Amino acid sequence: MRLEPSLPAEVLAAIRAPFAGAGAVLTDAPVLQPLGLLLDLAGEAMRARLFVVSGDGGEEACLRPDFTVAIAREHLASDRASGRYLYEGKAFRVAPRGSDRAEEFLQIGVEAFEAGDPVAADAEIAALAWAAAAAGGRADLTLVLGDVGLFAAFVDTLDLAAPLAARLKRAFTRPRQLKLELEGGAAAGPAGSDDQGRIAALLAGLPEGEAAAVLQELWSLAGIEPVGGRKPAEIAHRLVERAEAARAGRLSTEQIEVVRAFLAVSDRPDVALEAIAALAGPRRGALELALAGWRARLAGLIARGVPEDRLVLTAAFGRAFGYYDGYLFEVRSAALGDERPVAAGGRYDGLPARLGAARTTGAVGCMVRPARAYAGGGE
Ligand SMILES: N[C@@H](Cc1c[nH]c[nH+]1)C(=O)O
Repeated sequence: MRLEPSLPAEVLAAIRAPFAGAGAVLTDAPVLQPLGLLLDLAGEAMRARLFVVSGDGGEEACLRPDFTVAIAREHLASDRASGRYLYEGKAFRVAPRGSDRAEEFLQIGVEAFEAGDPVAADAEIAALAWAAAAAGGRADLTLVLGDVGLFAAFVDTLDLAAPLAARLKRAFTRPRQLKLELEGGAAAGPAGSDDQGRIAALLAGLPEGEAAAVLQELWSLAGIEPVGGRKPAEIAHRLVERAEAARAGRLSTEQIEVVRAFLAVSDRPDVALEAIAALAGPRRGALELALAGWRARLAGLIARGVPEDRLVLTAAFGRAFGYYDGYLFEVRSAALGDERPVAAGGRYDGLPARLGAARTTGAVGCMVRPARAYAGGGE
Protein backbone atom coordinates (compact mmCIF):
# COMPACT_ATOMS: atom_id res chain seq x y z
CA MET A 1 0.00 0.00 0.00
CA ARG A 2 1.52 3.32 -1.03
CA LEU A 3 2.12 5.76 1.83
CA GLU A 4 2.08 9.53 1.71
CA PRO A 5 5.23 11.56 2.08
CA SER A 6 5.43 12.90 5.63
CA LEU A 7 5.22 16.58 6.45
CA PRO A 8 6.90 18.72 9.11
CA ALA A 9 5.20 18.60 12.51
CA GLU A 10 4.71 22.38 12.64
CA VAL A 11 2.92 22.36 9.26
CA LEU A 12 0.64 19.55 10.43
CA ALA A 13 -0.07 21.55 13.59
CA ALA A 14 -0.95 24.63 11.50
CA ILE A 15 -3.32 22.62 9.29
CA ARG A 16 -4.91 21.04 12.36
CA ALA A 17 -5.30 24.36 14.21
CA PRO A 18 -8.53 25.66 12.55
CA PHE A 19 -10.33 22.46 13.57
CA ALA A 20 -9.58 23.10 17.23
CA GLY A 21 -11.96 26.07 17.13
CA ALA A 22 -14.84 24.10 15.62
CA GLY A 23 -16.29 22.98 18.97
CA ALA A 24 -16.15 19.31 18.01
CA VAL A 25 -15.46 16.26 20.17
CA LEU A 26 -12.45 14.17 19.14
CA THR A 27 -13.79 10.80 18.01
CA ASP A 28 -12.41 7.53 16.75
CA ALA A 29 -14.12 5.29 14.21
CA PRO A 30 -13.42 1.67 13.24
CA VAL A 31 -11.03 1.20 10.33
CA LEU A 32 -13.10 -1.76 9.16
CA GLN A 33 -16.52 -0.91 7.78
CA PRO A 34 -19.24 -3.21 6.41
CA LEU A 35 -18.68 -3.45 2.66
CA GLY A 36 -22.32 -3.73 1.57
CA LEU A 37 -23.37 -0.70 3.57
CA LEU A 38 -20.48 1.39 2.27
CA LEU A 39 -21.35 0.52 -1.31
CA ASP A 40 -24.97 1.42 -0.68
CA LEU A 41 -24.16 4.72 0.94
CA ALA A 42 -20.90 5.89 -0.55
CA GLY A 43 -21.94 4.87 -4.05
CA GLU A 44 -21.03 2.16 -6.55
CA ALA A 45 -18.45 4.53 -8.05
CA MET A 46 -16.43 3.83 -4.91
CA ARG A 47 -16.29 0.06 -5.49
CA ALA A 48 -13.07 0.10 -7.51
CA ARG A 49 -11.46 2.26 -4.84
CA LEU A 50 -12.21 0.08 -1.82
CA PHE A 51 -9.78 -2.29 -0.12
CA VAL A 52 -11.97 -5.31 0.57
CA VAL A 53 -11.13 -7.40 3.61
CA SER A 54 -12.52 -10.81 4.34
CA GLY A 55 -12.12 -12.54 7.64
CA ASP A 56 -13.16 -16.05 8.45
CA GLY A 57 -16.85 -16.40 7.81
CA GLY A 58 -17.74 -12.90 8.96
CA GLU A 59 -19.46 -10.18 7.04
CA GLU A 60 -17.41 -8.75 4.15
CA ALA A 61 -15.65 -5.60 5.20
CA CYS A 62 -13.59 -2.82 3.67
CA LEU A 63 -11.03 -0.36 4.97
CA ARG A 64 -12.72 3.02 5.49
CA PRO A 65 -12.32 5.06 2.30
CA ASP A 66 -13.19 8.16 4.34
CA PHE A 67 -14.71 8.94 7.74
CA THR A 68 -18.14 10.30 6.93
CA VAL A 69 -20.19 7.08 7.00
CA ALA A 70 -18.06 5.68 9.85
CA ILE A 71 -18.60 8.77 12.01
CA ALA A 72 -22.31 8.91 11.14
CA ARG A 73 -22.60 5.32 12.42
CA GLU A 74 -20.80 6.24 15.64
CA HIS A 75 -23.12 9.20 16.09
CA LEU A 76 -26.19 7.01 15.62
CA ALA A 77 -24.88 4.39 18.01
CA SER A 78 -24.36 7.08 20.66
CA ASP A 79 -28.09 7.87 20.57
CA ARG A 80 -27.37 11.58 20.98
CA ALA A 81 -29.80 13.98 19.34
CA SER A 82 -27.01 16.09 17.90
CA GLY A 83 -23.25 16.01 17.80
CA ARG A 84 -20.17 17.53 16.24
CA TYR A 85 -17.19 15.23 15.81
CA LEU A 86 -13.54 15.84 15.04
CA TYR A 87 -11.37 13.09 13.62
CA GLU A 88 -7.79 12.59 12.57
CA GLY A 89 -6.66 9.28 11.13
CA LYS A 90 -5.85 7.18 8.12
CA ALA A 91 -8.26 6.42 5.31
CA PHE A 92 -7.58 3.95 2.52
CA ARG A 93 -8.37 3.99 -1.18
CA VAL A 94 -7.02 1.92 -4.04
CA ALA A 95 -5.14 4.25 -6.39
CA PRO A 96 -6.58 4.46 -9.90
CA ARG A 97 -4.57 2.33 -12.30
CA GLY A 98 -1.43 4.05 -13.52
CA SER A 99 -1.55 6.75 -10.84
CA ASP A 100 1.03 7.12 -8.11
CA ARG A 101 -1.47 8.36 -5.54
CA ALA A 102 -1.03 7.35 -1.92
CA GLU A 103 -3.44 4.60 -0.92
CA GLU A 104 -3.15 5.16 2.81
CA PHE A 105 -3.48 8.77 3.77
CA LEU A 106 -4.20 11.08 6.66
CA GLN A 107 -7.49 12.96 6.88
CA ILE A 108 -8.46 15.54 9.48
CA GLY A 109 -12.12 16.43 9.46
CA VAL A 110 -15.33 17.38 11.18
CA GLU A 111 -18.83 15.94 10.83
CA ALA A 112 -21.73 17.93 12.32
CA PHE A 113 -25.18 16.44 12.98
CA GLU A 114 -27.11 19.50 14.03
CA ALA A 115 -30.43 21.23 13.61
CA GLY A 116 -30.26 24.95 13.00
CA ASP A 117 -29.56 27.18 10.03
CA PRO A 118 -28.09 24.89 7.34
CA VAL A 119 -26.82 27.72 5.16
CA ALA A 120 -24.78 29.20 8.02
CA ALA A 121 -23.38 25.76 8.87
CA ASP A 122 -22.48 25.18 5.20
CA ALA A 123 -20.49 28.41 5.13
CA GLU A 124 -18.81 27.63 8.45
CA ILE A 125 -17.73 24.13 7.35
CA ALA A 126 -16.41 25.16 3.93
CA ALA A 127 -14.56 28.12 5.47
CA LEU A 128 -13.02 25.70 7.99
CA ALA A 129 -11.83 23.42 5.20
CA TRP A 130 -10.44 26.43 3.36
CA ALA A 131 -8.54 27.71 6.42
CA ALA A 132 -7.04 24.28 7.10
CA ALA A 133 -6.07 23.78 3.45
CA ALA A 134 -4.56 27.26 3.18
CA ALA A 135 -2.54 26.70 6.38
CA GLY A 136 -0.43 24.24 4.38
CA GLY A 137 1.06 27.21 2.55
CA ARG A 138 -0.12 26.74 -1.03
CA ALA A 139 -0.91 29.98 -2.84
CA ASP A 140 -2.73 28.31 -5.76
CA LEU A 141 -5.94 27.16 -4.08
CA THR A 142 -9.51 27.54 -5.32
CA LEU A 143 -12.76 26.56 -3.63
CA VAL A 144 -14.95 24.78 -6.17
CA LEU A 145 -18.59 24.73 -5.12
CA GLY A 146 -21.53 22.75 -6.38
CA ASP A 147 -24.98 21.66 -5.28
CA VAL A 148 -26.72 18.36 -5.90
CA GLY A 149 -30.04 20.01 -5.02
CA LEU A 150 -29.64 22.90 -7.42
CA PHE A 151 -29.98 20.67 -10.47
CA ALA A 152 -33.20 19.21 -9.07
CA ALA A 153 -34.57 22.70 -8.39
CA PHE A 154 -33.61 23.74 -11.92
CA VAL A 155 -35.28 20.69 -13.48
CA ASP A 156 -38.46 21.61 -11.59
CA THR A 157 -38.59 24.96 -13.37
CA LEU A 158 -38.80 23.24 -16.74
CA ASP A 159 -42.35 21.99 -16.38
CA LEU A 160 -41.57 18.42 -17.45
CA ALA A 161 -43.85 15.40 -16.95
CA ALA A 162 -43.21 14.16 -13.41
CA PRO A 163 -41.63 10.79 -14.35
CA LEU A 164 -39.30 12.46 -16.86
CA ALA A 165 -38.27 15.08 -14.31
CA ALA A 166 -37.60 12.32 -11.75
CA ARG A 167 -35.53 10.34 -14.24
CA LEU A 168 -33.49 13.40 -15.18
CA LYS A 169 -32.80 14.27 -11.53
CA ARG A 170 -31.60 10.73 -10.86
CA ALA A 171 -29.31 10.96 -13.88
CA PHE A 172 -27.41 13.95 -12.43
CA THR A 173 -25.13 11.67 -10.41
CA ARG A 174 -24.93 9.02 -13.17
CA PRO A 175 -22.82 10.45 -15.98
CA ARG A 176 -23.65 7.71 -18.48
CA GLN A 177 -27.40 8.06 -17.95
CA LEU A 178 -27.17 11.84 -18.13
CA LYS A 179 -25.31 11.63 -21.43
CA LEU A 180 -28.10 9.46 -22.82
CA GLU A 181 -30.78 11.88 -21.66
CA LEU A 182 -28.92 14.77 -23.26
CA GLU A 183 -28.38 12.94 -26.50
CA GLY A 184 -32.13 12.50 -26.59
CA GLY A 185 -31.35 9.13 -28.12
CA ALA A 186 -33.37 5.96 -28.08
CA ALA A 187 -31.48 4.69 -25.07
CA ALA A 188 -32.61 7.47 -22.71
CA GLY A 189 -36.02 5.99 -22.13
CA PRO A 190 -36.43 2.51 -23.55
CA ALA A 191 -38.38 2.46 -26.79
CA GLY A 192 -41.76 0.79 -26.82
CA SER A 193 -41.25 -1.06 -30.04
CA ASP A 194 -38.58 -3.58 -29.17
CA ASP A 195 -39.58 -6.92 -27.67
CA GLN A 196 -38.72 -6.00 -24.11
CA GLY A 197 -40.65 -2.78 -24.58
CA ARG A 198 -43.79 -4.65 -25.62
CA ILE A 199 -43.68 -7.06 -22.68
CA ALA A 200 -42.90 -4.17 -20.36
CA ALA A 201 -45.87 -2.19 -21.65
CA LEU A 202 -48.19 -5.19 -21.18
CA LEU A 203 -46.97 -5.94 -17.67
CA ALA A 204 -47.12 -2.30 -16.66
CA GLY A 205 -50.91 -2.51 -16.89
CA LEU A 206 -50.99 -5.10 -14.09
CA PRO A 207 -50.35 -4.95 -10.35
CA GLU A 208 -46.74 -6.07 -9.80
CA GLY A 209 -47.67 -9.33 -8.08
CA GLU A 210 -49.81 -10.33 -11.03
CA ALA A 211 -47.14 -9.23 -13.49
CA ALA A 212 -44.69 -11.56 -11.75
CA ALA A 213 -47.21 -14.42 -11.94
CA VAL A 214 -47.66 -13.82 -15.68
CA LEU A 215 -43.90 -14.04 -16.18
CA GLN A 216 -43.79 -17.29 -14.24
CA GLU A 217 -46.63 -18.68 -16.33
CA LEU A 218 -44.84 -17.65 -19.53
CA TRP A 219 -41.74 -19.48 -18.44
CA SER A 220 -43.58 -22.66 -17.53
CA LEU A 221 -45.50 -22.58 -20.84
CA ALA A 222 -42.22 -22.27 -22.69
CA GLY A 223 -40.69 -24.92 -20.46
CA ILE A 224 -37.85 -22.63 -19.36
CA GLU A 225 -36.62 -21.37 -16.06
CA PRO A 226 -34.09 -18.53 -15.73
CA VAL A 227 -30.87 -19.88 -14.24
CA GLY A 228 -29.26 -18.18 -11.28
CA GLY A 229 -30.78 -14.88 -12.27
CA ARG A 230 -33.28 -12.53 -10.73
CA LYS A 231 -36.60 -13.58 -9.23
CA PRO A 232 -39.79 -13.08 -11.31
CA ALA A 233 -40.95 -10.31 -8.98
CA GLU A 234 -37.72 -8.43 -9.52
CA ILE A 235 -37.83 -8.87 -13.27
CA ALA A 236 -41.47 -7.75 -13.36
CA HIS A 237 -40.54 -4.72 -11.27
CA ARG A 238 -37.75 -3.77 -13.66
CA LEU A 239 -39.94 -4.21 -16.70
CA VAL A 240 -42.67 -2.07 -15.18
CA GLU A 241 -40.08 0.60 -14.43
CA ARG A 242 -38.89 0.46 -18.03
CA ALA A 243 -42.42 0.88 -19.29
CA GLU A 244 -43.02 3.84 -17.02
CA ALA A 245 -39.76 5.41 -18.14
CA ALA A 246 -40.73 4.90 -21.77
CA ARG A 247 -44.09 6.54 -21.21
CA ALA A 248 -42.38 9.49 -19.51
CA GLY A 249 -40.96 10.53 -22.85
CA ARG A 250 -37.76 12.37 -23.57
CA LEU A 251 -36.46 15.89 -23.48
CA SER A 252 -37.21 18.07 -26.46
CA THR A 253 -34.34 19.62 -28.39
CA GLU A 254 -34.92 22.98 -26.67
CA GLN A 255 -35.05 21.37 -23.25
CA ILE A 256 -31.82 19.50 -23.95
CA GLU A 257 -30.19 22.77 -24.85
CA VAL A 258 -31.28 24.49 -21.63
CA VAL A 259 -30.13 21.57 -19.49
CA ARG A 260 -26.79 21.51 -21.30
CA ALA A 261 -26.42 25.25 -20.79
CA PHE A 262 -27.15 24.81 -17.07
CA LEU A 263 -24.56 22.05 -16.76
CA ALA A 264 -21.96 24.18 -18.55
CA VAL A 265 -22.22 27.00 -15.99
CA SER A 266 -18.92 27.35 -14.13
CA ASP A 267 -17.86 30.81 -13.07
CA ARG A 268 -17.40 33.26 -10.25
CA PRO A 269 -20.38 32.42 -8.04
CA ASP A 270 -22.29 35.68 -8.54
CA VAL A 271 -21.96 35.37 -12.32
CA ALA A 272 -22.88 31.68 -12.19
CA LEU A 273 -26.03 32.35 -10.14
CA GLU A 274 -27.14 35.03 -12.61
CA ALA A 275 -26.57 32.65 -15.52
CA ILE A 276 -28.58 29.90 -13.82
CA ALA A 277 -31.44 32.26 -12.98
CA ALA A 278 -31.55 33.37 -16.62
CA LEU A 279 -31.88 29.77 -17.81
CA ALA A 280 -34.76 28.84 -15.50
CA GLY A 281 -38.05 27.78 -17.02
CA PRO A 282 -41.54 29.02 -16.16
CA ARG A 283 -41.83 27.41 -12.71
CA ARG A 284 -38.95 29.22 -11.08
CA GLY A 285 -40.17 29.44 -7.47
CA ALA A 286 -38.11 26.61 -5.93
CA LEU A 287 -35.02 27.67 -7.83
CA GLU A 288 -35.29 31.28 -6.63
CA LEU A 289 -35.31 29.94 -3.09
CA ALA A 290 -32.21 27.84 -3.75
CA LEU A 291 -30.46 30.82 -5.37
CA ALA A 292 -31.26 33.02 -2.37
CA GLY A 293 -29.75 30.31 -0.15
CA TRP A 294 -26.63 30.39 -2.30
CA ARG A 295 -26.29 34.15 -2.00
CA ALA A 296 -26.42 33.82 1.79
CA ARG A 297 -23.96 30.92 1.75
CA LEU A 298 -21.49 32.91 -0.34
CA ALA A 299 -21.81 35.96 1.88
CA GLY A 300 -21.12 33.67 4.85
CA LEU A 301 -18.02 32.22 3.20
CA ILE A 302 -16.63 35.65 2.40
CA ALA A 303 -17.44 36.93 5.88
CA ARG A 304 -15.47 33.99 7.26
CA GLY A 305 -12.40 34.96 5.30
CA VAL A 306 -12.51 32.91 2.11
CA PRO A 307 -11.22 35.25 -0.63
CA GLU A 308 -13.99 35.99 -3.10
CA ASP A 309 -11.68 35.68 -6.09
CA ARG A 310 -10.89 32.08 -5.15
CA LEU A 311 -14.50 30.89 -5.40
CA VAL A 312 -15.92 29.03 -8.40
CA LEU A 313 -19.47 27.71 -8.67
CA THR A 314 -19.76 24.79 -11.06
CA ALA A 315 -23.30 23.62 -11.77
CA ALA A 316 -22.28 20.14 -12.91
CA PHE A 317 -19.86 19.56 -10.02
CA GLY A 318 -20.31 16.23 -8.27
CA ARG A 319 -18.17 13.88 -6.21
CA ALA A 320 -17.69 10.11 -6.28
CA PHE A 321 -19.34 9.82 -2.85
CA GLY A 322 -23.01 9.08 -3.26
CA TYR A 323 -24.19 10.47 0.06
CA TYR A 324 -24.23 14.19 -0.75
CA ASP A 325 -27.67 15.70 -1.18
CA GLY A 326 -27.03 19.45 -0.95
CA TYR A 327 -24.08 21.78 -1.41
CA LEU A 328 -20.64 20.23 -1.77
CA PHE A 329 -17.15 21.49 -2.43
CA GLU A 330 -13.51 20.76 -3.02
CA VAL A 331 -10.46 22.90 -2.30
CA ARG A 332 -8.14 22.34 -5.23
CA SER A 333 -4.55 23.27 -5.89
CA ALA A 334 -3.58 24.19 -9.45
CA ALA A 335 -0.30 22.33 -8.98
CA LEU A 336 -2.02 19.10 -7.88
CA GLY A 337 -4.87 19.23 -10.40
CA ASP A 338 -8.59 18.41 -10.17
CA GLU A 339 -8.10 14.75 -9.29
CA ARG A 340 -6.28 15.45 -6.03
CA PRO A 341 -8.41 17.74 -3.89
CA VAL A 342 -6.68 19.16 -0.85
CA ALA A 343 -9.91 19.39 1.13
CA ALA A 344 -13.54 18.52 0.48
CA GLY A 345 -16.94 18.29 2.08
CA GLY A 346 -20.62 18.94 1.83
CA ARG A 347 -24.11 18.30 3.12
CA TYR A 348 -25.63 14.86 3.44
CA ASP A 349 -28.85 15.34 5.43
CA GLY A 350 -30.35 12.10 4.14
CA LEU A 351 -27.55 9.77 5.26
CA PRO A 352 -28.52 9.31 8.94
CA ALA A 353 -32.03 8.22 7.95
CA ARG A 354 -30.58 5.76 5.44
CA LEU A 355 -28.53 4.36 8.32
CA GLY A 356 -31.76 3.87 10.26
CA ALA A 357 -31.88 7.01 12.41
CA ALA A 358 -35.37 7.61 13.75
CA ARG A 359 -34.87 11.32 14.43
CA THR A 360 -32.60 13.21 12.11
CA THR A 361 -30.98 16.61 12.07
CA GLY A 362 -29.00 18.21 9.30
CA ALA A 363 -25.64 16.65 8.48
CA VAL A 364 -22.60 18.40 7.04
CA GLY A 365 -18.86 17.89 7.19
CA CYS A 366 -15.46 18.36 5.66
CA MET A 367 -11.97 16.93 5.66
CA VAL A 368 -8.50 18.09 4.73
CA ARG A 369 -5.58 15.98 3.53
CA PRO A 370 -2.52 17.49 5.21
CA ALA A 371 0.00 15.85 2.87
CA ARG A 372 -1.67 17.55 -0.07
CA ALA A 373 -2.13 20.87 1.71
CA TYR A 374 1.59 21.05 2.53
CA ALA A 375 3.17 23.37 -0.02
CA GLY A 376 6.48 21.54 0.20
CA GLY A 377 4.89 18.16 -0.49
CA GLY A 378 3.82 16.42 -3.63
CA GLU A 379 0.88 14.16 -2.79
N1 LIG B 1 -15.52 12.31 3.48
C1 LIG B 1 -15.36 13.20 2.35
C2 LIG B 1 -15.40 14.63 2.78
C3 LIG B 1 -16.60 14.94 3.63
C4 LIG B 1 -16.70 15.02 4.96
N2 LIG B 1 -18.00 15.25 5.26
C5 LIG B 1 -18.67 15.33 4.14
N3 LIG B 1 -17.83 15.12 3.15
C6 LIG B 1 -14.05 12.88 1.63
O1 LIG B 1 -13.26 12.10 2.10
O2 LIG B 1 -13.80 13.45 0.58
